[in-house]
Amino acid sequence: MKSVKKIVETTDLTVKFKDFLALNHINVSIEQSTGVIGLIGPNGAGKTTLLNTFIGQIGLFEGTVVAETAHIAYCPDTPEFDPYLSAFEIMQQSLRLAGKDVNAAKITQTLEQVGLFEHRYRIAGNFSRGMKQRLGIAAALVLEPQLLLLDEPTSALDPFGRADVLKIITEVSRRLTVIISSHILSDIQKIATSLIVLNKGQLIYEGPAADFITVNDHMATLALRDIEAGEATLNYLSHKGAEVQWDGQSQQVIFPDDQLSKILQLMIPMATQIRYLGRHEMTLERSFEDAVLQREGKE
Ligand SMILES: Nc1ncnc2c1ncn2[C@@H]1O[C@H](COP(=O)(O)OP(=O)(O)OP(=O)(O)O)[C@@H](O)[C@H]1O
Repeated sequence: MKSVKKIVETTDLTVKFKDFLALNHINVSIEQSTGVIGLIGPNGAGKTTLLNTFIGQIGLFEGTVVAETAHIAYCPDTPEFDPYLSAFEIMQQSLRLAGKDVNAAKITQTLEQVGLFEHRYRIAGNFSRGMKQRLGIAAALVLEPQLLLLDEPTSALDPFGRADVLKIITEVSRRLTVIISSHILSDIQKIATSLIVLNKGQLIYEGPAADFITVNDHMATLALRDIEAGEATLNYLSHKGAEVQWDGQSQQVIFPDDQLSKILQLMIPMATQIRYLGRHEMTLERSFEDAVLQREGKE
């Protein structure tokens, strides 16, 4: 069997700032692969600290981090550049600082990937936040890493800038592993294939995103335009213990999802009256709250 190369492996990784335990016995393993790993947790959970240990920027109190640092590139949350250098010069500088050959074709190609080709000779001091974020990603990408670490890449951006950056990350992740730390859970839910979940310095989950985001309340909602339209359905559901709400615009019924096929049958003749019919999906936000509450209940 072909063995998978690990780029980072932590064993009982513990970081303290004076008496404050920022990371508490963390065991995670990142393999050379493709896809997006979402590193999530509330403010102060230890996300930035964990990323910094991967690149040897923080002293450990206990445990070990084994990392192929030559294959890891990092982009901070608000990348800062010399404001008088052009985007092209910043890319040259990134390669030089990493001791790599300055290859103009590679620079141009990377700037093209992040949508900055047209702006390559403009000075970065005049760039918008979104452009600076894309330039930061490009300056890391040009180093051809196997693992790209992006700390809060979307938190300072407006919805358009965020959408641009998420698209770039998704493209890039077809060729390498990208770890993106964020507390914007809806962004992570859109692009992450795996998750590392931290809370108060503790690891509460590491694994596939799909296994963390689960459907677990087993309920569904039917929203109708008109009460009378769904009378038979509502009568049927009221005998099944459904909860009926009226918000002034539509009749909304929340019912156990094992009744979905029966409701579909009953509603076929009045299909045009349906505003919404569907099973409750869990969001990453809900799953995260549940996981944290469960953990805190145990403590
Ligand atoms: N150099 C430091 N000295 C003292 N405390 C620190 C230092 N760096 C981080 N901390 C503390 O460690 C905890 C974890 O910080 P970290 O920045 O890793 O959290 P985070 O999950 O990235 O949070 P955020 O989402 O707010 O960026 C925080 O309580 C922070 O105040």
